[in-house]
Amino acid sequence: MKIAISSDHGGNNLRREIMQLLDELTISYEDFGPKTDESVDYPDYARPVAEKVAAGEFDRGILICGTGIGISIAANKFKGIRCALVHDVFSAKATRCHNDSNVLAMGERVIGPGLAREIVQTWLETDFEGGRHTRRIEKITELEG
Ligand SMILES: O=C[C@H](O)[C@H](O)[C@H](O)COP(=O)(O)O
Repeated sequence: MKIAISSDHGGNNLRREIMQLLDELTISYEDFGPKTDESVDYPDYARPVAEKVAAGEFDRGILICGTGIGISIAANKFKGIRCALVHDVFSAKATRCHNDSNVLAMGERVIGPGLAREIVQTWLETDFEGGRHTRRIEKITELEG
């Protein structure tokens, strides 16, 4: 599995923590920044991850901002992206089983690194269930026009 990851300035610390987790899990990833701690605009950092996941260049994406809200809203503007904003382990599992989410968003100002690590690991290890959920995903795709 290949992951694309980025954040805004509000998510830099948690992004570094999650990259460390991915190293520990020997999961390959590409870091789309930002490279400094300067204030940046989260849509600029949602874009490369969302575009590359939508294009199939990466299997999944992970996005982090202060709340996770802005960066998830931005990512969900891209066709083919199902970005889930998750701050608990139950939802991390459910959004993979039911929504086949291909991008995970979290807020560094909302949760601590320990919980974020558990969320990421659960989200990466949980498979889509298919069945009735496939029909619903297809209906989401129809909404994209
Ligand atoms: O949804 C938006 C994110 O939480 C941003 O990280 C946040 O708005 C950035 O705020 P500030 O520019 O005050 O650091």
